[in-house]
Amino acid sequence: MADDSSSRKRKVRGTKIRTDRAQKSGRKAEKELRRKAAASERNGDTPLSAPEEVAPEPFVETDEIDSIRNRIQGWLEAEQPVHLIGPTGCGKTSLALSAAAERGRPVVWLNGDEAVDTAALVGAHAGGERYEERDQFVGGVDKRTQIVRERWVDNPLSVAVREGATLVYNEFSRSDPAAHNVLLSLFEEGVLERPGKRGDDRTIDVHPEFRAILTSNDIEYAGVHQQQDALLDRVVGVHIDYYDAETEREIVDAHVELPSDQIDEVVSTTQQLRDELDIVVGTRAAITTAKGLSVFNTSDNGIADELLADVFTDVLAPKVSGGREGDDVTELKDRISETV
Ligand SMILES: Nc1ncnc2c1ncn2[C@@H]1O[C@H](COP(=O)(O)OP(=O)(O)OP(=O)(O)O)[C@@H](O)[C@H]1O
Repeated sequence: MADDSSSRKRKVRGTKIRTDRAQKSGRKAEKELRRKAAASERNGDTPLSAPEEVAPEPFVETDEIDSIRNRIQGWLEAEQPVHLIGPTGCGKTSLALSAAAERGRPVVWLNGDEAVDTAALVGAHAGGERYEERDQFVGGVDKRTQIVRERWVDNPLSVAVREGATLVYNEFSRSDPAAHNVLLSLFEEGVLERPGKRGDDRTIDVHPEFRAILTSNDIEYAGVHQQQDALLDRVVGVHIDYYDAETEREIVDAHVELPSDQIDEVVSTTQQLRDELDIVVGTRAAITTAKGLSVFNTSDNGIADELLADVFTDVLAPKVSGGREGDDVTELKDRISETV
């Protein structure tokens, strides 16, 4: 990963997650105002000033993040589907969405899941639309013809292929590999087969601007399927790992309002626990811990070790024995207390 923090440039897009209660209630008032604004518009009353749109999640750009994103964008430019692989919570999805957004093309989002099959990707017939034609041309003869027209519904992959969108297929390896047979001809021959459609409609020619970014955890994670070699042979793999301390610090700081010395402490503890524990301690855990401290830590003199250990334990407990109170969680807390 990038090593020279002095040359690091830092841009943040989006805004921090507001944490104090007063600001949270502000959000409720905004929702109420937005509802009233819509109601007044419907009744033709003088329009209330609807609150500004809620800004998107912040996206931190540092040299380290830019260099990975540039690799992704370069492969997309080379018309190669990109497979982003990395541990849970390392930033794959954020990177994929940022690289997709930079293209200036529509983005189609798809989540990998056991239930995803070819139809869920491509589309299916969604029942028939019944029409009745009546013919009373001959007096006294009332001829009725029932016509049932099959209604086809395009699903995300067909939409993305037709519109030249960037498909972001998140955690794609959670889907059954058999569902991905349609990706083989799509990525190789540039044709999307639509099983269930007939004649000319059976295939869609791929829009020249269509691109795909697949993300997944490493194969040993629970709930993921080993994908077929033929598919993996048609994509390029960009492996990413957790960011270095400086970038992770920028990310936590972009999400949560907390004194910078406390952010340093959260990130350095996260990186130590990541090395010491045999569970996943991702960037998301650092952000969640910082959010917890922004509420629980009322002291002006930094973070008490016990509070830091308690908050980290709450954040990481669900990863041990399903979070049920028991030996694993007690042992986890002991390990965390030794580290903080
Ligand atoms: N460059 C970034 N700027 C701001 N926040 C980021 C950035 N990268 C990651 N994050 C934040 O870190 C957390 C984890 O990121 P993300 O969800 O992208 O990871 P992931 O590897 O896709 O996780 P999972 O494997 O669970 O899908 C999220 O809260 C995300 O908002």
